[in-house]
Amino acid sequence: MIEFKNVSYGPLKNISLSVDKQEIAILFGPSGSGKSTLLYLFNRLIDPEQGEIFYKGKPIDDFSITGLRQNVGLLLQSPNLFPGSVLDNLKYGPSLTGSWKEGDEKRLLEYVQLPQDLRDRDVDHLSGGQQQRVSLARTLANEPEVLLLDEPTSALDNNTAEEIEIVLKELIEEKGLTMVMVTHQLDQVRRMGTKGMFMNEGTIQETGGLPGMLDNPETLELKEYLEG
Ligand SMILES: Nc1ncnc2c1ncn2[C@@H]1O[C@H](COP(=O)(O)OP(=O)(O)OP(=O)(O)O)[C@@H](O)[C@H]1O
Repeated sequence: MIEFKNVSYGPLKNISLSVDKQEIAILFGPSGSGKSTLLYLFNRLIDPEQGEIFYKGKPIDDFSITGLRQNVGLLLQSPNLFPGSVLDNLKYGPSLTGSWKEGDEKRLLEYVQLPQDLRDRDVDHLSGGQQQRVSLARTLANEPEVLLLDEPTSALDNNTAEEIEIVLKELIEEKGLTMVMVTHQLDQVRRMGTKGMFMNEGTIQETGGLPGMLDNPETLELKEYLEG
């Protein structure tokens, strides 16, 4: 689905990786190792200084930025909703492309397991967990094939974080989504991931199936990181 070939950018050195359809690929590793920078290359928030990125077999810059970002949605750590109601936020993106249909919000609220009566609520009057669900629903409103998640639950308490994880996993099954997620919470790497990419000093130090690579790390760096 997505392939990087010898990509370098800023702190990132010679990154090669692949993410298959319906995989949950997790980028984890120490602070400053380049996880977020790597994530932002997936939907062209930044472009490589060297190397190439392919999306569905084509060079990523063959796609228009708008088209690419509809297909490859991004969810950040903080909800970044704009002032207005839940409905205003959900319909904004699809309205720009004329694809919004009245009633679409019902399905979106269901996907993220929010009650329908929140539809007209001002987003400022929602809890942090509810706001993050609205953000996710807004990203899903564009019908993406890939979701990029930058520490999507780190601002939430443990119970809410696990509820959002369940919503995300169900979306993979229901909609066949592919996900690339940055997190530094090892319990979340274990619960969520199918493929792990351990980052260290701007490189992918080790890649492997999850949870296997956490139980049998191959490199000293990953061993030391896991021992904390
Ligand atoms: N274009 C650039 N040129 C040089 N350095 C950069 C550039 N872009 C980012 N950096 C630096 O690279 C480092 C890696 O940043 P990044 O945010 O990707 O790490 P991270 O692993 O996501 O960290 P954290 O877990 O703390 O969020 C940071 O020190 C950042 O300031």
